[in-house]
Amino acid sequence: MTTKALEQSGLFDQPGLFDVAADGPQFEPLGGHVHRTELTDGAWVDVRPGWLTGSDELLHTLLAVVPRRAERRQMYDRVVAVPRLVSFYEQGAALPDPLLAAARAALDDHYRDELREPFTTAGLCCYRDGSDSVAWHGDTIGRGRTEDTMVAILSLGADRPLLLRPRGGGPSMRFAAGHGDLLVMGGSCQRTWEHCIPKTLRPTGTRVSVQFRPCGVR
Ligand SMILES: O=C(O)CCC(=O)C(=O)O
Ligand SMILES: [Fe+2]
Repeated sequence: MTTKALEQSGLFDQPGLFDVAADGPQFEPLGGHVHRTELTDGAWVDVRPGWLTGSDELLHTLLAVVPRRAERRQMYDRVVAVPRLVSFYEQGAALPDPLLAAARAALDDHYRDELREPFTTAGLCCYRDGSDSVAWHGDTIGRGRTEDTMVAILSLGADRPLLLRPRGGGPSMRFAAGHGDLLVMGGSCQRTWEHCIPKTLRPTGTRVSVQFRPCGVR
């Protein structure tokens, strides 16, 4: 979609976003700036607010260049329609913006010793407004079903909370996923906890989530 078409579609309509840095987009350091929350059963969540600054342009690029399709996804024993738009970049596929390669390199650098393998794939999800969402799930289509792993998420655009709850029930925890923020789910999180992006009735602009995962995790 061209920028003009985006403006006309309303997807470009992001009041409140003004993170256009004079010296261009920049990843702020991770070391010493990532806050870890230990969950139960060896699961954890890392949060680095404001990881990418000057990220308006990346949001617009992704909205413009990423081919998008409506998602159908295996949820437990059923394949269901998920109200959001997605695209997926397999290992080795060219990413739609060099900043995503830079993000992945920074994540590899920071998590190398703990993860012991690189982040290889990138998933993009576009939540057009508050009625787009993803229901409670773990990323258990691949190795996350049986192994500890990591899923790193760079959020762009509208603030939407990511909720986490223990698999099998329990109170949920709310994590902010705002423009330029990094959130990483790690350890056993995909198989012992579930996460979701709930719908909201609040007027909400478009959010794009970029998820980096190791090979075979989905
Ligand atoms: O939108 C997000 O940040 C979460 C996406 C997600 O959980 C998934 O695609 O598996
Ligand atoms: Fe997920």
